[in-house]
Amino acid sequence: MPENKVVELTVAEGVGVITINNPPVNALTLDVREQLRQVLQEVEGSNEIRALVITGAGSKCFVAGADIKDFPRQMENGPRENATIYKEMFTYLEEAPMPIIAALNGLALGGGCELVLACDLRIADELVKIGLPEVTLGLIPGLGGTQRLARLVGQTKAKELLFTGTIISAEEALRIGLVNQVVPQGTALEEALKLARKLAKGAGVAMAYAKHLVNAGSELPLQEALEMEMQHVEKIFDTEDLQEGLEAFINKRPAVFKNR
Ligand SMILES: C/C=C/C(=O)SCCNC(=O)CCNC(=O)[C@H](O)C(C)(C)COP(=O)(O)OP(=O)(O)OC[C@H]1O[C@@H](n2cnc3c(N)ncnc32)[C@H](O)[C@@H]1OP(=O)(O)O
Repeated sequence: MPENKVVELTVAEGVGVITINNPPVNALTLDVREQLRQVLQEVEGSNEIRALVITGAGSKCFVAGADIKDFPRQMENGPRENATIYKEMFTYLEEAPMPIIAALNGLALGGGCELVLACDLRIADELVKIGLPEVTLGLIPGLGGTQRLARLVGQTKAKELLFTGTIISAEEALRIGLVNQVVPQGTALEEALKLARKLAKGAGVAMAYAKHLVNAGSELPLQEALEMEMQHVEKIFDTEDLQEGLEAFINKRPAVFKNR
């Protein structure tokens, strides 16, 4: 058990919850990076977790970005080593066969925003602000922000946000498609948990396939992506879940999906 526990994983009802708790702003320090890597390995090794929620402790910040004061330590071997570790974690989030929801309890800035961009869904408290202010420090996002933001909201809006470093409101983030939902202040985690519990009882194989197809297909020519979709349709016809789903509908009862 690390003496300075800044990242916690709890699991209940098939839902894993990762909480980043590094006051005062949940900045990404070396401890946060290492403990986040550890808990994601636990998630990967778990047979119990069917949906994952990531949130920040407190009501001020989800994650206020990399720990600017800790840069020398984090970057002692250059920015590539630090970024590679985060790239592995964010790639895991994008490839994990389960829905991953960011519950935005507060400011998501810089690396915090980049963590959010690697999740599948984003639910924000109404007072949340989110953005990539790196340019105001003379930096650029180094954890995938230039690429994932442009893919999510389009190049024009992404360039505007990257050039200006503007921190946008939750409502604006909703308007541009950066978040799925804006909820009353202080309820983002509760709403994310409600959704995660529902998804954890859902057809996990179908959701995993849909996630993979959207992520992988977005980088393929359309016809190749359609073929990849059809291959997954053929695979899903061999699953017990599909049989269960059809029988449950016919017999007018809730389906009980076993993720196989
Ligand atoms: C590859 C990734 C790159 C990046 O992520 S670059 C970093 C991107 N993030 C930022 O640029 C955010 C910088 N921080 C801020 O803009 C503000 O802060 C906040 C909006 C987060 C909060 O503002 P307010 O409420 O006025 O509080 P406060 O006095 O500015 O901060 C409280 C304490 O928190 C420290 N702090 C804030 N952000 C960071 C950070 N990103 N890294 C390290 N420390 C941070 C401050 O210094 C201060 O500390 P003390 O009380 O000792 O003066």
